[in-house]
Amino acid sequence: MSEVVDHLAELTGFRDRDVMDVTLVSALRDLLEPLSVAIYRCIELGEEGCAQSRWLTRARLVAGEAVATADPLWADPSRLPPCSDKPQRLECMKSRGVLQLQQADGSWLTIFPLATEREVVGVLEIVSEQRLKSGAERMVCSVLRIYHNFQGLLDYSERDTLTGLLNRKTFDESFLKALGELPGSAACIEAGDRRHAGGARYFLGVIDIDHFKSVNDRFGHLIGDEVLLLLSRLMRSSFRFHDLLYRFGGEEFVVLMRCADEADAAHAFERLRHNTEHYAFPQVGHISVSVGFTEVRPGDSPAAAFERADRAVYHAKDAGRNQVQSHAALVAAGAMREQTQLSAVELF
Ligand SMILES: Nc1nc2c(ncn2[C@@H]2O[C@H](COP(=O)(O)OP(=O)(O)OP(=O)(O)O)[C@@H](O)[C@H]2O)c(=O)[nH]1
Repeated sequence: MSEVVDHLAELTGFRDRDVMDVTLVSALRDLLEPLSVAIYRCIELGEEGCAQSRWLTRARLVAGEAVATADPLWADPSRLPPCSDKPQRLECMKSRGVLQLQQADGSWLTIFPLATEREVVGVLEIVSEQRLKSGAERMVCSVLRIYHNFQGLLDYSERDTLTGLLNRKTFDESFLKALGELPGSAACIEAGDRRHAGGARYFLGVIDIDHFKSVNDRFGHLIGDEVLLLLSRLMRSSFRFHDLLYRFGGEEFVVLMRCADEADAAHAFERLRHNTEHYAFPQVGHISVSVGFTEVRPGDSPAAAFERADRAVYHAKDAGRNQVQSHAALVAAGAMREQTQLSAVELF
């Protein structure tokens, strides 16, 4: 019993979800000594209307191995195994119940659904030599309830209540984490550039709904809120699952994305612009967004990068709205000057 409590104390001691998932599989490995224990998350690729789903391994521990493995968050999603390969996991998610079956090699597979406040997002899978006893199954369910409640608390403090996107509070931390992955950063040099062989590049985009005031004025704030909610869904389906999506408040949204180059980033923002323009919003009809984006540079601050992207949004508004503008392209074309002065916010 005290062993379980110790593991729970450890599990709820982290705010980082990656660490929490690794801690959860480590705890269950220690408590049950199974052949393997793993957390798989079902992710929708969702790009360009393609509704294919894949399994992302969040954490997996095999008997005899000291360290858990996981897919990197920016893994190429097309290389992940399709969800249809594991119908039992899908069945467990659908039924929201525990599934237990014996495999061809005689081992036992027990699958538990993993849910957030909003939806079932994946499964916890335990492979054991013997069938998991009902007491052990109940213990795992209880641990998962605590894990679920704790994730709910994290969501509450990190997410915007209307759209479920990340809120502004968490932006600086993620931005600085991304900064640490840029080639040449202190963290990168310390890690001997091993994790960053591909040369990570990050782009920050600011998305602003055009003439949103008139949506509120004509249809009221409730319909206005619905537009914000639907736009957040369009964002989820337009960007990759590992891109970080924020609502900064009001009708201003931010995306922090990892991708290969400026052209890829421009393509992703253009996809959102296009999807928004062609979406029929109930009652309101068609709206558009203006987008500005910039590359995150070594030594950047969140405020400086945001300001560059925001200036590109203003340019998009001035140039007629419903368009994507790159800060770098605007500077190169002489349409905008590189801001070298620190803003007042950064100075104080
Ligand atoms: N419904 C709703 N409206 C909001 C919310 N937050 C801010 N707004 C409204 O968003 C509108 C923003 O309008 P402006 O910044 O003037 O810009 P705009 O009308 O979108 O025009 P442009 O950006 O120049 O295209 C204001 O009417 C705000 O009241 C919210 O949470 N819900």
